[in-house]
Amino acid sequence: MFLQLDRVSISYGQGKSAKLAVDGVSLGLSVGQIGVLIGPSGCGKTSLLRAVAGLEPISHGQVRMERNVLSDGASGRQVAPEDRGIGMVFQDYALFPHMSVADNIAFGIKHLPKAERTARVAEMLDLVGLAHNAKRLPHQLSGGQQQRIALARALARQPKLLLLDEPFSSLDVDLRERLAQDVRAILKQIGATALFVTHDQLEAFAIGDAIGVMHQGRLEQWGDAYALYHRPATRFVAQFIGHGVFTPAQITGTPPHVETPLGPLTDADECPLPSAYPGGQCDVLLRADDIVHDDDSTVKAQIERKAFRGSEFLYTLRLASGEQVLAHVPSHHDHQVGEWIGIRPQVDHVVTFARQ
Ligand SMILES: Nc1ncnc2c1ncn2[C@@H]1O[C@H](COP(=O)(O)OP(=O)(O)OP(=O)(O)O)[C@@H](O)[C@H]1O
Repeated sequence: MFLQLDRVSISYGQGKSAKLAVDGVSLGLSVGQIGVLIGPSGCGKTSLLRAVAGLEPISHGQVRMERNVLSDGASGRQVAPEDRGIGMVFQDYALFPHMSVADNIAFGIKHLPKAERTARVAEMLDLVGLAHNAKRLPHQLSGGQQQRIALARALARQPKLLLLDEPFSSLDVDLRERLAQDVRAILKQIGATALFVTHDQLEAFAIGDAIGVMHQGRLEQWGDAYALYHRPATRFVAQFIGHGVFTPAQITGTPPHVETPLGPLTDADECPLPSAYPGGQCDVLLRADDIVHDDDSTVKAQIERKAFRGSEFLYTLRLASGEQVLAHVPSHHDHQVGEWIGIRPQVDHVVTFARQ
């Protein structure tokens, strides 16, 4: 691994008032890989990013890059931030308002001979698609363009690793996902290794090769978007990523048969055996796209709420047995709140958890 975090913990404060903000996080990034840390406010993602940058000491574990130890909890040894070869991009861009776009990008490479510096700035302007804006001032550009300059400025120094802390959070939601895709393309073009922090899952999906879901200082899962969505490792990940509910289920027999309030689930091959849970009783995750609207189904549910999402509605439904489920339904099926509609489960990946 190019970057390796090995059981990293970070505490703030001393003695009795010490607070564990990051708790034993391990993860690895290979060269050219883009990792994303996602999680609710206060889960420790910024602390972890700052520790990689060398801005926060770690209390346990190690941060290594290219096998060099950058931070060591046991000895307290830390390589200084400026000696790590790491670049950072922040939420607020931190551009110099009185300097042109080109001068902002050149700022961190003043040590280079002039010709080389000019060539590097031109290369970076091309890379982020702002070559025709070189002489303008930052405030004359849009938020998305300013964030590209901040990216160009960080990349101009040719860091071994780029860290980005909520780089798009001050931008419009629509722009965020698009810019995330653009930034991914830019980073891939130059083979950069990067670690992002965000709380926006669409942004994380758009940019990350590997995504880590953090909760209360712990890394609950580290994997690609598909795995997080379809094979969440914990209840927290299942709830944090995508829309879904847990519903009680009974597993019986071999191969397993899974009975739910919506009837039996097919494709239960990967489901654990009944012995995995007391009496075979567990909770099963039902995603909104696991529930299909079907007028012919004998299972009926009443629409409690509906949210228009363009191509589809997200319906919140209540079964006669009292269970709540969510369903994505094509938006030409425009039913009214209070109406009963037929539904059936169509679950590709049966995800189960201990009953709560
Ligand atoms: N300098 C500090 N001193 C004391 N506690 C801190 C400090 N920085 C962060 N914390 C605490 O550590 C925990 C993790 O904070 P952190 O900023 O890493 O979380 P986060 O996931 O990045 O949150 P957000 O998305 O809101 O930025 C929080 O409880 C926070 O209050």
